[in-house]
Amino acid sequence: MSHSWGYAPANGPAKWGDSFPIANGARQSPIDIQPAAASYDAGLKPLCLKYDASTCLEILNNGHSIQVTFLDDSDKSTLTDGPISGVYRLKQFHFHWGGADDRGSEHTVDGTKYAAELHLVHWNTKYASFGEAASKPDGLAVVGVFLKIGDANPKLQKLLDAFDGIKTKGTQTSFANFDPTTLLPGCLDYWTYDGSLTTPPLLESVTWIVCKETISVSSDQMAKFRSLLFSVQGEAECCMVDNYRPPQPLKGRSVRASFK
Ligand SMILES: COc1ccc(/C(C)=C/C(=O)O)cc1
Ligand SMILES: [Zn+2]
Repeated sequence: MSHSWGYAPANGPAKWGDSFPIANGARQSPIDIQPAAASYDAGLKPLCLKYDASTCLEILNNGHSIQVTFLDDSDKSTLTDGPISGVYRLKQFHFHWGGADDRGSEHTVDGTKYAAELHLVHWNTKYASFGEAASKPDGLAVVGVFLKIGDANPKLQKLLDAFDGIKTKGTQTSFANFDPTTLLPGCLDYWTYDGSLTTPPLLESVTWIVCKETISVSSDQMAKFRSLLFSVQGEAECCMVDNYRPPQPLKGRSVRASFK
């Protein structure tokens, strides 16, 4: 790929394999989750998510999504239990969404696409850093939450209000004292499987933990996501929409459920 990756026909998911051959690997993400084919595993523990709002640093437009980044030099904001062992630290969260309410999520459920999907990215503290962990098969754990069109979600409002300051690629603003626990559904039942990053470098280092329960988002709130831009200030404006990779082949992997 002569130019950097993105989501347009010329540089989007169908082209990523040109520069990142792992795109056709054995454990790529996202996938279509088929609940009837998932196996209930009584050995799966409940998720333990403990976040400290004081670790929240900033919100940025990285040209692919909006990302909220956390201070990860201590175990103040962690994921433990669930399908993983050890302690994973929260590094960042970001979203994927569509150009219309009928699409936008990366994972699908029996083919159903949701309007958006939240990804909370954590790294295994058995490794020295996020960067090192990202290259290890047990290095990352990402919690996925579907955003389903419905009533406006007040818990999203502080995020949405920050978007005016990060409209274009490469902009960021301070974003303090935000607790991502407020974005989680009430029930933390989940599906889990071994997968990958869903953007280049597509590293096969992710234990995926996808929540069964959705959170709500209104059409008006989705319009705010769609007001963001892929483009840099001063460039021709390109709306940040459809920044999702479609489901990838399961290639024999099993999906486990933490619930009956
Ligand atoms: C080492 O560079 C990285 C680049 C991106 C990512 C993530 C977290 C991608 C994704 O969200 O799919 C991780 C590492
Ligand atoms: Zn993501």
